[in-house]
Amino acid sequence: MSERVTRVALIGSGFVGASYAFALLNQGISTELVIIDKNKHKAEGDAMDLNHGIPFAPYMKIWAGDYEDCKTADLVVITAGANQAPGETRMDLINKNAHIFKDIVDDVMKSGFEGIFLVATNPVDVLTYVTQKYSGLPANRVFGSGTILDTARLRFLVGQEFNIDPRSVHAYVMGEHGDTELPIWSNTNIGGRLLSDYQRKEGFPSQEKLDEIFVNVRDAAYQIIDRKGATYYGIAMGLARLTKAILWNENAVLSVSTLLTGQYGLEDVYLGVPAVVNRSGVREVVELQLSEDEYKKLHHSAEVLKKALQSINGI
Ligand SMILES: NC(=O)C1=CN([C@@H]2O[C@H](COP(=O)(O)OP(=O)(O)OC[C@H]3O[C@@H](n4cnc5c(N)ncnc54)[C@H](O)[C@@H]3O)[C@@H](O)[C@H]2O)C=CC1
Ligand SMILES: CC(=O)C(=O)O
Repeated sequence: MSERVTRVALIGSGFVGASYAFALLNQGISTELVIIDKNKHKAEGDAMDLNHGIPFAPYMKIWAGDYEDCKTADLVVITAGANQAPGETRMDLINKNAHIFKDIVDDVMKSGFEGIFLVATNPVDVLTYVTQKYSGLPANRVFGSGTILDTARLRFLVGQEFNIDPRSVHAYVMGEHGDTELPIWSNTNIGGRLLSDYQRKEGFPSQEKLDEIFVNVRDAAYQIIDRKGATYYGIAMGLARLTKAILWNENAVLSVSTLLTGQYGLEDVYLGVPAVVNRSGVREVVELQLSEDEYKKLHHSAEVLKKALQSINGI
């Protein structure tokens, strides 16, 4: 890691935010972390608790702060807002969460912030779009966690099916982080061997098995929320991975929610696609060769997101 000071400002220290802070500390990704929450006591409690772990981790300066602390932040990560109740969709959160974003983004920008926004609050694709509009920052510097978590879930479940380490499974979920997302089976490879090659030569896995895997990816949040009320460790680690790609200027290809400007035949919509992430934010979108069916499903997902955006006034 470089010796320079890097500052992450976290806005929203709930289940997701606090888990992200814990992941950042354990992995030694940033030298500074300021925690901001409308519940200042919660932010202070988290900062104290995390600081007591510093003797066992790479050093990081951690404190509960205010929006002025965003002025010199390299990265602002937003995890503030309501989460889903059992049975609620991510889109159901649109009205609860869209209105708090105007104030949050305005307050960050008033500080003189010149860094990158990374959004995780749901519905993440819609709120990332809103963040870019409210901030007026170039689109490469405003992106969302998108389908990074769905992609991780897919890699994990495919890895289990093949009894292969998920890190050797190369696969993406694209589109909305939500009910219209889609798996890109056409490009999936396990250790370099295409999934379609396994199916052709070994008759494995069946399409039914792949469909079952995808349903478990798409519905994972519902399954976890039913069991414990919220999801947070997976996304926290995804956000930490993205933070590292940004602060360490990695040029890593990760699936994020970014503004499409013609790629995949889509414009003026934020949705999950593989993209090169580095110190400048999203360097470029990676355009995969999709099957006809995948292309159609991606366009359907984009339509749903555009309609959702139209339902928010004042953007
Ligand atoms: N993108 C993804 O893959 C995932 C996104 N999420 C989303 O993350 C968001 C947060 O979820 P949780 O942490 O479980 O919720 P939570 O309720 O535990 O935490 C939310 C935090 O935001 C704070 N907050 C609310 N309004 C605020 C404001 N105006 N300014 C500053 N802080 C404010 C609250 O005080 C609270 O500490 C939800 O929208 C959830 O759906 C959750 C999991 C995965
Ligand atoms: C809550 C959520 O968005 C997820 O776990 O995917």
